[in-house]
Amino acid sequence: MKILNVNQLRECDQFTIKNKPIFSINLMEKAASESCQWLLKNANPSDDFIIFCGNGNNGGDGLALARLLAQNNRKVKVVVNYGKKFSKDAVTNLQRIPETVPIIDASDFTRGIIRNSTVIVDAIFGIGLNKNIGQPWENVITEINNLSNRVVSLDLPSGLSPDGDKDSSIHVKANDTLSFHFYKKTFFHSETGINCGRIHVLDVDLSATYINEVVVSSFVADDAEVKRIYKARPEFSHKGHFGKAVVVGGSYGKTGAILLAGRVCARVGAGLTFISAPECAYSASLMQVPEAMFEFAGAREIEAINVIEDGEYGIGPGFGRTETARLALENFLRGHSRPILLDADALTLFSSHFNLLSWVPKDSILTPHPKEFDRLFGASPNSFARLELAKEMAKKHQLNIVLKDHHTQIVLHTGEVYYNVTGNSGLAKGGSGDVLTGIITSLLAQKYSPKEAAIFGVWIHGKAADLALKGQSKESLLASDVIESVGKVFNYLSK
Ligand SMILES: NC(=O)C1=CN([C@@H]2O[C@H](COP(=O)(O)OP(=O)(O)OC[C@H]3O[C@@H](n4cnc5c(N)ncnc54)[C@H](O)[C@@H]3O)[C@@H](O)[C@H]2O)[C@H](O)CC1
Ligand SMILES: [K+]
Repeated sequence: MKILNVNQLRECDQFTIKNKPIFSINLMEKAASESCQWLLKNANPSDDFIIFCGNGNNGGDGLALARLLAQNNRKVKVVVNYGKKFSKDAVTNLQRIPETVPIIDASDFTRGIIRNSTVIVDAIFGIGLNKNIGQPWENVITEINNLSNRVVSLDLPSGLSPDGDKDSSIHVKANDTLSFHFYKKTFFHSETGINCGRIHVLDVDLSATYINEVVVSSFVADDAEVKRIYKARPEFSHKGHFGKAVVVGGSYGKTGAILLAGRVCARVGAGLTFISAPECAYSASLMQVPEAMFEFAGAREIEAINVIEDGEYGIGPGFGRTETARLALENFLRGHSRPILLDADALTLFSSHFNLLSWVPKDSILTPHPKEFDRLFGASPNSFARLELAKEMAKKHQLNIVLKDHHTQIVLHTGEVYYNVTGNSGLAKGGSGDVLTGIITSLLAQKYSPKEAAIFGVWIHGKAADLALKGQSKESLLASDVIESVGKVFNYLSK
């Protein structure tokens, strides 16, 4: 799904109004009616509502919502700012408020009017916020954030900007955000996403023509995207159709990492899986991944990486950071021209020997977590800046960078970014990255392009972790549980 920036979001509204055509007041009604349906379904039957309405169209949505909730016999109050002019559609909806709905001026608001059962609806600012929030809303937002009531924001939490670049210093902290028609970039970055709660995208019937034609560089890797990538396994096939995956790593004391990568590689469907590791990993490999072939790469550390003809390589889990390991990596890179995946220790080796990067085949995939990325390319003040730097580096070095995060960003050398939406905090543990390496390597072996392998691989990893939670908790989830759930992921896809 495309992610539009703030200017495109506005343009999409205007295009819809002009070309569908639809009156802007009716578009607002649609947004309010979808929000009303959501609240009726998701709030408790005994809950009452207080809706904080700004003076722009986000406030207009809130005022229309108040009328619709009242028509559904729900108790509702609204808070507005009479000290400022309302937008045209907000005025219309203010006039349509039934007499049974109390209207309170924001400067008279006190928290005393809020009961435990009150759901707070935030319709103060939407995508139109263009400076720091002034009074009376700053005081109101501080009060809202101090209450323990459920807070539902319309379109986005007031005070945040869709692109994450013009946030007010004060903003609402929501439990749920009802976003109109699109995801917004700000939902996916840790600094701002933490204030958005659960995201629900409501269909408000914006122009399909505009959406099809608008050119964007950011996307959500949603189910539809992934189903386009997934190639069902044909029945008339043999192991030669599904390629050779080679995972390389596992020095003494870190053999588990490469065994996890090898095990998942086989589970994801590579025709043949090779574990290229030092001898110290041999017997564990035989016991734990009997399906894989073992390639001796040294005694206690990686000394040389054997070339497997037509093999697709994932290098890094437990690779080690010694000079011997570095030389082995450099020698391999000098002789290899197809895209590979590099992770963990292999990436750390690059930070001290940046010139190694020039040997990495074009279109390869790097999978750093934020610290590895910072070590490699320099520190950034926040995740928005880190993403910009990743885009620059991906383009400069013609590589794809998988920035691992709660919403991992797949940054392609073409300038496109895909945000992943599967996964949970159970993955925030040692071993998770090794599993991701194995998954992506297996997909490369099965002739998914590096772009497809990175997007699909990150999605599979998160989805397997989500499905594994049925029998585990986020605390107890192990990387091995993620591997065992891979089967459920493919069953989900082929349904
Ligand atoms: N996307 C859709 O399909 C629909 C969206 N709608 C809603 O409209 C808002 C955007 O409305 P807009 O009037 O442009 O902006 P806001 O409501 O966010 O309010 C901004 C409003 O206030 C002024 N302003 C901006 N910053 C400040 C500030 N810091 N202090 C005071 N005043 C400020 C600004 O000039 C505007 O007038 C969108 O998010 C949706 O909720 C429609 O309902 C149609 C469907
Ligand atoms: K809002």
